[in-house]
Amino acid sequence: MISVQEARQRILSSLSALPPEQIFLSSALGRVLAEDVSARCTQPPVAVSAMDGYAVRAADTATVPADLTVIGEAPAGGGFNGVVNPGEAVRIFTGGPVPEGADAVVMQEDTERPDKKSVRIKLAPHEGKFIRPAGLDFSEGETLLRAGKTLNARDIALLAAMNVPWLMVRQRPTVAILATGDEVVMPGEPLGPSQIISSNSLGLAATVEALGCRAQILGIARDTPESLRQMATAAASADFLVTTGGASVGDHDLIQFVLGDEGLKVDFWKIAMRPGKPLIFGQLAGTPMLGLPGNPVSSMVCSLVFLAPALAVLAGKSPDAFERRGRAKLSVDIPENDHREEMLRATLQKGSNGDLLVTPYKKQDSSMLSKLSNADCLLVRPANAPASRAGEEVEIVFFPSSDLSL
Ligand SMILES: Nc1nc2c(c(=O)[nH]1)N[C@H]1C(S)=C(S)[C@@H](COP(=O)(O)OP(=O)(O)OC[C@H]3O[C@@H](n4cnc5c(N)ncnc54)[C@H](O)[C@@H]3O)O[C@H]1N2
Ligand code: MOO
Repeated sequence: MISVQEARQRILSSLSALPPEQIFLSSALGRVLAEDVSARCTQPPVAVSAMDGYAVRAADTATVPADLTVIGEAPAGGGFNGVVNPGEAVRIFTGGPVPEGADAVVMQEDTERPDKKSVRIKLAPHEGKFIRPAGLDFSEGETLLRAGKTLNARDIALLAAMNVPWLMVRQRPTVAILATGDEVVMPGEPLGPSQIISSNSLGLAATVEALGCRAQILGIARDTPESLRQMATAAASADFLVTTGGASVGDHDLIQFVLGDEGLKVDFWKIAMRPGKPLIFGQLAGTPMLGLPGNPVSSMVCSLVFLAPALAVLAGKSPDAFERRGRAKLSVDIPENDHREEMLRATLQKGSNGDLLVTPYKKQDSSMLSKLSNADCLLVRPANAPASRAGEEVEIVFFPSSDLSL
C-alpha cells in the first residue's frame, strides 16, 4: 500500500492541462483562461463627467457665486463640439465627454439657473473635479487577466468592458462515471429485496459538476465481464473515467481483472487511507482512470482527495485549486491511529473563547452517507498518529465550495 501523498503525486504527475478552445464570453463563467488577455479599447475612451452638472473652467469660479453663459449640452454617447471659453459653461451629464476648454465639472446640486441662458455656480470646483480622465480604468493593450485564471462574474464584467467577445479557455474536462454491481440500481428504478440505490453515480456526477467539469453517467455495469467490458468502452471519448465498486478482492470485484483485458495499465492499487483503501489508478486505452471503492463514503472522500486535484490539473488550474485545509481544536479525546491515514467525518462549533472546535462522529462506517452529508469538514488523522487529547490542534479539510462565483 502506498501513502496518500504518493498516490496523489503519481496521479498528478501523469496528467496535464487539456488543449484550449475558443468560446463566447457569455459562456465563460468558471472557465480557465488559456492565455493572457489585453484590453481592446481604452476605458473611458475620452475624459468624461462623473456627475450630472456643468462643465466649466475652474479659473472662472475662483469667487463664487459666479454666473456663466451656458453654450450647449454634452450628453453621454454624444458630446459638445465647440470650445468652452472664459465665462462659459456646458450642461453635461454623467458619462458625457468633457468639452475642450473645460477642466472641471460642478454638480447640478451646487448650481442655480437664474435664466435659460446662464448658470450660477455656488461652489468652486478644483481643477479636475468630477472628471474621469481617458484610460482611468485601463488603456488599450493593457494586460488585465492572466492565463490560468478561473473566470468569475467580476472578471466577465471586466472582459466585456475590455471589448473581448471571444476567449481562449481550457477545454472543460468530461468525466465518464461507471458504477458496477448487481446490487445497485439507479434512483427510481424497481428495487429487488437486497438491492440498494447507486448513490455513487449521482454523488460523483454532482462532484464533477461542482468542480466545473462535465459529468457523463454511463450507467451501471453488472457483475459480469461482458457487461463491464461493454459499458467501459463508452468511456473512450471522455477525458477521465471514474468507476465505483469492484475495486476490492471479492470474486465479483472485476475492475482490474476485466479491464486488464481491455488494456487497463494499473499504476497503483491500494492506498494507506481510510476510507478508500482499494483505490485503483491507471490508464484505460489512454484515458486516465480512477477506480473508486464502492462504499459511498469511500468514493466521495476519494473524489475529494484525488479526483478534485486531478480534474483541476486537466482544467488548467493548480492541483490545490479546490483544496481548503485548516486547523481546529479537538473537543474530545481520540485514540491512536493505525498505518492508514484517516479522514473522519466531523462537525465544527465555535468554542466560548472563539476557538474553532472539531468533533468527529462516533460511528465512521464507510457506508454511512447521512453523516457525510451532515459533516462540516473531514478531520485528518495522519498514519500512526498517537492518541490525541481534547484541546489539541488537528488538521481539517473543508469541502470545496462551487467554482461558479462572484
Ligand atoms: N476481504 C476484503 N474485503 C474487503 C476489503 C479488503 O481489503 N479485503 N476492503 C474493504 C474496503 S475498505 C472497501 S472500501 C470495500 C470496497 O470494495 P469494492 O470497491 O470492491 O466495492 P463493492 O464490493 O462493489 O461495494 C462495496 C459496498 O459499496 C456498495 N456500493 C457499490 N456500488 C455502489 C454504488 N454505486 N452506490 C452506492 N453503494 C454502492 C456495495 O453495495 C457494498 O456495500 O471492500 C471492503 N471489502
Ligand atoms: O477503506 Mo474502505 O474505503 O473502509 O471503506
